[in-house]
Amino acid sequence: MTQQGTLGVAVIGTGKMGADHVRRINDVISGARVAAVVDIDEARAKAVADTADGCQAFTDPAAAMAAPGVDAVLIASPGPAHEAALLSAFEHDLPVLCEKPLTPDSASALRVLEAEQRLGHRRVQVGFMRRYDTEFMKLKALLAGGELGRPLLLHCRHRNASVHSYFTNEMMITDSVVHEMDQSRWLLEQEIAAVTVLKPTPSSLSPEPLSDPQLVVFETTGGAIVNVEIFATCGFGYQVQAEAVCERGTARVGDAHGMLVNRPGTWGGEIAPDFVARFEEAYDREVQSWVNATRRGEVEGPSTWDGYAATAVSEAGVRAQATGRRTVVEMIERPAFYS
Ligand SMILES: NC(=O)c1ccc[n+]([C@@H]2O[C@H](COP(=O)([O-])OP(=O)(O)OC[C@H]3O[C@@H](n4cnc5c(N)ncnc54)[C@H](O)[C@@H]3O)[C@@H](O)[C@H]2O)c1
Ligand SMILES: O[C@H]1[C@H](O)[C@@H](O)[C@H](O)[C@@H](O)[C@H]1O
Repeated sequence: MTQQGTLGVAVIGTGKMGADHVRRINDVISGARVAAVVDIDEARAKAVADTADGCQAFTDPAAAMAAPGVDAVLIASPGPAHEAALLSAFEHDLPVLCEKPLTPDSASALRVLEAEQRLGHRRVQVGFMRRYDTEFMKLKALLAGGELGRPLLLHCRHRNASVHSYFTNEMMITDSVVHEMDQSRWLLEQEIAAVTVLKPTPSSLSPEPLSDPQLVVFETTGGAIVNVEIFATCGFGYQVQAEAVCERGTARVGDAHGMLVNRPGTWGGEIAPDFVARFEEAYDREVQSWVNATRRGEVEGPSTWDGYAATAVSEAGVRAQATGRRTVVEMIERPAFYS
């Protein structure tokens, strides 16, 4: 670490999320600076590097990790590039904040899990930022307190105004619903045992190759049922909602994030345009908490195990999506290393 313990971070991937994290580390986060950025698109890496003092641009993640002044890595490249970046970070024994998903399939997630165990100490926080969102944190505390009794059902809505042009049907599960997979494990403190995916006749407005929207149902090991509407191209805005139905009451988050206005003849609120706006505070809290823990030499938050478990569920989800059948989740026993 340099400059009175300031953490030098290499940000890998400078697209929508990576560029926003660079801005965040520059302008919002204390105790860290962006020492390097990496993108296979050299011009994009250079343009983003120019926004941070003393930041070097690279096209090769491994070269950035070996650069002087780099103490930690934030991975914000697309999911299929995460495994190589994570294994490279382990080779350099660097702490990592890895955007979700840990990886898109369970074989690669398992390789990462095994590599971290060979390293002998935890290095990874996975970017499941809903765990850092004020509304979701309140829901978690309420359910954990037990006042409402046992959760029976969790109704979730996950709507994006639009998605990247490279988005696929599988990504509706591996990139989008993976949030609800982690959220359900975290809120209910149970694993997900089986997944079913139902597809209504697609919206006439949904772009090829998407069958949009879809309804994804999880059965948990404790007998709860979770249903998730994923609507990747709803067009009107970004909405993430969850309602827990419990034995003695219900609790719902995500209805109104921001201002509610009464006007003659209308009552209502704003809809965020995208995740950057809706989860701004959660990302700030997530990254600050990663920087603080890293500077103390600790690792907190969603672990490689949580990343693997969500990926194992999403792999079952992809199979269920393709076959139309209820699919049992296959995952290894949780290693003592992650207890
Ligand atoms: N937590 C959240 O809410 C949230 C929100 C958006 C995206 N994400 C995650 O962040 C990651 C990036 O998503 P995005 O929307 O910014 O994607 P994006 O397509 O906007 O940006 C990805 C960038 O990575 C670069 N890239 C591709 N392969 C690379 C490699 N091997 N090494 C270095 N750079 C590479 C691309 O050129 C591009 O600039 C994904 O894992 C995504 O799931 C998380
Ligand atoms: O990568 C993004 C991101 O994870 C968002 O939080 C989610 O709403 C999108 O569906 C996904 O594509």
